[in-house]
Amino acid sequence: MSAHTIRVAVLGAGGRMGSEAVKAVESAEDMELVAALGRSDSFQQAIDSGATHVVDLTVPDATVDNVHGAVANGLHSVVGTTGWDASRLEALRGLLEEHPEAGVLIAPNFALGSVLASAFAAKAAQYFESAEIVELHHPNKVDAPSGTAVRTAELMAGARQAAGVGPSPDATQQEVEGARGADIDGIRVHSVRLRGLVAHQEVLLGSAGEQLTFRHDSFDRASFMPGVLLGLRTVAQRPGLTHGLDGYLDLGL
Ligand SMILES: NC(=O)C1=CN([C@@H]2O[C@H](COP(=O)(O)OP(=O)(O)OC[C@H]3O[C@@H](n4cnc5c(N)ncnc54)[C@H](O)[C@@H]3O)[C@@H](O)[C@H]2O)C=CC1
Ligand SMILES: O=C(O)C1=N[C@H](C(=O)O)C[C@H](O)C1
Repeated sequence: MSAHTIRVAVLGAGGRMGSEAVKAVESAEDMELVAALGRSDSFQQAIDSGATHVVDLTVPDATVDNVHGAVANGLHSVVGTTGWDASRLEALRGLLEEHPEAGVLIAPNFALGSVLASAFAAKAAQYFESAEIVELHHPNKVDAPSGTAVRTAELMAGARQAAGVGPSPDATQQEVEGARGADIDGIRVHSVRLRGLVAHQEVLLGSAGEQLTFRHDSFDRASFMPGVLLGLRTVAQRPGLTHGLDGYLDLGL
């Protein structure tokens, strides 16, 4: 083990993503898995293990305490767990001001193709009259809409607002509750839960006579692991909060 070895504690290690992350870290020559922790373990075990980095792949109810614990103890955090809304991000930024050496990556999606699709969709959204999102996931997912869809909608809405684009046209007057999906900053987001799926998203952009669709499919959780490892290798050089793996990529958009 060299002095530069990244010592990693995986939180949520027994879960679908956590168990993949354990394998990925164990296979990485520049990393050492020092703790693989689950729901019945305490965060103190991550600190006691000598970890320099934590990967949080738990549940929305647990992730805030975990990341605050990591920051307060000078550990860097790579976070894939959903639930990081504006107020949670704000509180985290406040804590990071007291611990300026700590780096945190909150990544709604670690799959490179998904990050690219969301970035392209945000860029394109200002040029179309209508914009909606359909996200499709495995039926064991506990949150809806997906964190990726929420983040994509926020990016698209921000770009449309900056360009002065009005709301998507919609004549609906009568609606069975939920039929038009969730409203995220004015973008309608529709959530499908279907056995056999892993993680999929379509951004639909429409104007008179044409449609542009950005679709990304994760068929296997292996698709997320290069992003997890990139996060672990980069986060210590990026103190403070980075929201989205695109912050570590040179997309030039
Ligand atoms: N950013 C990304 O690319 C991806 C993010 N996710 C997100 O990651 C999270 C986990 O997803 P899955 O692995 O599918 O869920 P999962 O339910 O399979 O795993 C979550 C694990 O966390 C454990 N856990 C709960 N509280 C804990 C605590 N306080 N400390 C340690 N472990 C705790 C649970 O026992 C469970 O084993 C979800 O929020 C999901 O949306 C999932 C896939 C990709
Ligand atoms: O729970 C999942 O599976 C996924 N969660 C993340 C999300 O909510 O966006 C990332 C990916 O979609 C898989």
